[in-house]
Amino acid sequence: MTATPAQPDLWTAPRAGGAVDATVTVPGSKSVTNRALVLAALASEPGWLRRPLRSRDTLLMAQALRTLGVGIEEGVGPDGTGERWRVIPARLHGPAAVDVGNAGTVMRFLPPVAALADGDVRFDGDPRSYERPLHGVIDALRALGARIDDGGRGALPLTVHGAGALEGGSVEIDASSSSQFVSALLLSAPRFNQGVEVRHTGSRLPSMPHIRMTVEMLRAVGAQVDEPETGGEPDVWRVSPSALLGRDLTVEPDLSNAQPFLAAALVTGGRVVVPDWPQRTTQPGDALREIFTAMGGSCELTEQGLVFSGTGVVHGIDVDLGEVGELTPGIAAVAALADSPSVLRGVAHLRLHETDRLAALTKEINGLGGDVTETADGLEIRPRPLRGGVFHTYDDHRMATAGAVIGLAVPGVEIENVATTAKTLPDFPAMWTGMLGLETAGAADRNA
Ligand SMILES: O=C(O)C1=C[C@@H](OP(=O)(O)O)[C@@H](O)[C@H](O)C1
Ligand SMILES: C=C(OP(=O)(O)O)C(=O)O
Repeated sequence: MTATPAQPDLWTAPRAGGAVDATVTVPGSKSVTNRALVLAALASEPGWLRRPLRSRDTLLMAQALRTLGVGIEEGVGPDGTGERWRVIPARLHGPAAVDVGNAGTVMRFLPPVAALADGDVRFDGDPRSYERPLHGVIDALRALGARIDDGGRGALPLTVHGAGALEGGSVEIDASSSSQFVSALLLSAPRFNQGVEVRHTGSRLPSMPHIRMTVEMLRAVGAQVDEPETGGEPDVWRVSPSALLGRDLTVEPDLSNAQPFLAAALVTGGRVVVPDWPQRTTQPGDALREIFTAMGGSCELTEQGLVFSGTGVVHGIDVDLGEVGELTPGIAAVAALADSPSVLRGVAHLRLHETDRLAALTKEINGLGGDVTETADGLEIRPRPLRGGVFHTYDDHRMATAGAVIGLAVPGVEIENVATTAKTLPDFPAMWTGMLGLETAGAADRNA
């Protein structure tokens, strides 16, 4: 969290006129798109991505890979099959300048790729990116043979002096501040001379589903991965050196971005259908089926997609969100509207996300009259009647969507910088008003 902006750009969150009833088509997963781009760039033949997410984080990833020499052709598939990108791997080279924005996936997944490039690759990003942990990636790459100049900060900005190849081998890291350290090393490892053995030494490891996603996507392009969940040693991942296949991958909808829409069904006692919800997935957002059911909803995975219904009641929840930390802002928003208190645990590492999410949620919900306290590793939320006011977002897309959920039930909630949702969901305001059956302009009028 940083200082509150002086001249906020405000969007009046529309109130729900009644129970929502909508089908919401959610764009592709950020986490899948950015992994797929990296793996396709490292492959030995061209590949396709269908229905990739087009958002700030994924466009930054695509642009960075292009800067390193990779061809990425954006196009549209035949017969309404949606967008598809062709990725054409090439020799990776510097000199190059990579803008990571505030994308964890870009700032962590690309330094290992840069170590494989020939030449210097400079990484820089938004001011917040300087504060986000990167030491795990930097230290590990150095131990594996890379030369990195980070001015001794252990963080951005930095330059990777790519040597065209990386030795690889065994390395220990403490990934308790971000699972992306592990994912970053594994994704590029098939191209390291010796592959990699990553041993996590920290006391806890957040966001395990995202590491599973990395492992499954590596295997899908032909990599050999040994890992704890399929009989390997606890906290150890091994990737063998190998060529990677170019694949034709259809990106699943982003289930974490489905969250505000499911939350809308829950808090209004309505019904939202999300088409193409996968039957099986590594995305953490799949946990919403269980979490939002425990909070009072009900859901069914049908041929149409996920049908999620609110029942008119919203309950508090006591839950460890360590595996699914990115869902915390949206769950906190629902919890603030519930009929009983909630305890959200296991998410201390959210203090180093897009903003300090624990501080930001506490300040903004309390600013509307709520009663939230921060704990060592999460939040305690005691629902109280809320009032309207400005909901600051601190350049955090999930703060903006959390504020919109509260605004469904509380008149006069004004979201500052709703455009920050472009990080992963550029069309959010129009999707939101569309779900409510409102025109975009009408949404503002309705609450004027
Ligand atoms: O690998 C990924 O795609 C992600 C991993 C998680 O990061 P952390 O482990 O840093 O929380 C998650 O919060 C982030 O939104 C996406
Ligand atoms: C933590 C998140 O993003 P990032 O990939 O930047 O870490 C998020 O999307 O909630």
